[in-house]
Amino acid sequence: MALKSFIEVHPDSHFPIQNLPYGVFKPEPASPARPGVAIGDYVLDLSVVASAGLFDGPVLKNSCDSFLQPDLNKFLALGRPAWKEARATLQKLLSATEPALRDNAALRQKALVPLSKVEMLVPISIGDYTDFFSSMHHAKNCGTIFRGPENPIPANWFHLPIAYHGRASSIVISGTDIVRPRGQGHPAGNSPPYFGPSLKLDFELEMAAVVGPGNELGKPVDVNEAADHIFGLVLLNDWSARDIQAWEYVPLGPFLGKSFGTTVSPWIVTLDALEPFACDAPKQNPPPLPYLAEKISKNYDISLEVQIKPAGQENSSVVTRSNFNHLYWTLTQQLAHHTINGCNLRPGDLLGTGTISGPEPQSYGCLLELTWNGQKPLSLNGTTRKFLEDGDEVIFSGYSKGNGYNVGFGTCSGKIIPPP
Ligand SMILES: O=C(O)/C=C/C(=O)CC(=O)CC(=O)O
Ligand SMILES: [Ca+2]
Ligand SMILES: [Mg+2]
Repeated sequence: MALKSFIEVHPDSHFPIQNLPYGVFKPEPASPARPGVAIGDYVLDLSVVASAGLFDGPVLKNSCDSFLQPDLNKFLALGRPAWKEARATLQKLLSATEPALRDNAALRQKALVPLSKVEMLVPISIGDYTDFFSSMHHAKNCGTIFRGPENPIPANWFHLPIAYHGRASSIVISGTDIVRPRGQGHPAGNSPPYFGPSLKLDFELEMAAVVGPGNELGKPVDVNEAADHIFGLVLLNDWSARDIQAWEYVPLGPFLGKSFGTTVSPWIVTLDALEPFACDAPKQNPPPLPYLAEKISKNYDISLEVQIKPAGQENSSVVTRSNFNHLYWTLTQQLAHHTINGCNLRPGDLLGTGTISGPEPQSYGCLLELTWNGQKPLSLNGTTRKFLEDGDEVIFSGYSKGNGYNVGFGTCSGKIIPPP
């Protein structure tokens, strides 16, 4: 029989007992931040669960202060045995047949807070953020648009998961407004560069891996052990100013065209919760070098959707539908490649997958591709878009469909506002 919680969870909810994603929240504006898991329309306050002595398994009973923190980094550093134990403890505590919390009204009152009342925060302290480029469809489309159709995918792309170092300081939580960046662009031809608010502001539909235990400087992580270094996934919007990017990126890669803001969803869905949705990653040809060749090459079946809600409109319009399983390079290959030179990852580091575009035009992961650099405007419920306009709200959502339940990420949203 399917696992069931004593809390009523709507069948369309992203947060049944099978999920239990981790976040950090404030129950009241003035209260300290603390970790929680989402269950139905509630957050279970893990600082209350820990203080009540309910994390009583062999790993966590001596590390309970990891839930008395304003971020999840300490818990992430404990690694998979602690994560598995926490999941088992919480699934038991919330199950319909377990009285400890179900029948304790005072504890329930303290531990369960309606989601509608809480403020969610970026759940980890992010030391470093890296963004990969792992969708072949995205690489091909961007290459065609930026560099021409002759050789759209660079020769190195099939041999290594390409990435650039992103900016951790400007990562914000879903719901934060994004100020349209100003910068230099370059019109086609021989004209001089211009300066001003970006004329080609875009979203990028991505997910990101949250790093758990790190590795020592100089000691790479084996690709077949890389999954033990990944706690879970979030939705990520790598906002991109295409005019700034196209002019600045040669030869050192993205810089100011991307560093003005990156939005993450508040809930980290664990790899353990996603395991029932694991699927084979695409076959890689040419075969990767031995350090990237893995015994099990795994993706996840996660449906992804982007909606845009223009200012003043009642409704949002779906602009694309994609799936995590379109990625060519896996999360574990990305992580192993990141450390192969000895680079050390640390708990809470964020590894963006890169834009997740599928093969069909309706599954492209950014406006650059969807409108082909503004040449084919999208129609949105009576209006059109080449790139984002001020007042546009961009809303990502993602979930995996189980038998009678969803394992979902909620939403990841941000609204564009003009520069001051
Ligand atoms: O092809 C390029 O020059 C760059 C494309 C991107 O903007 C890619 C990027 O940020 C990585 C990704 O999201 O896949
Ligand atoms: Ca990106
Ligand atoms: Mg960005």
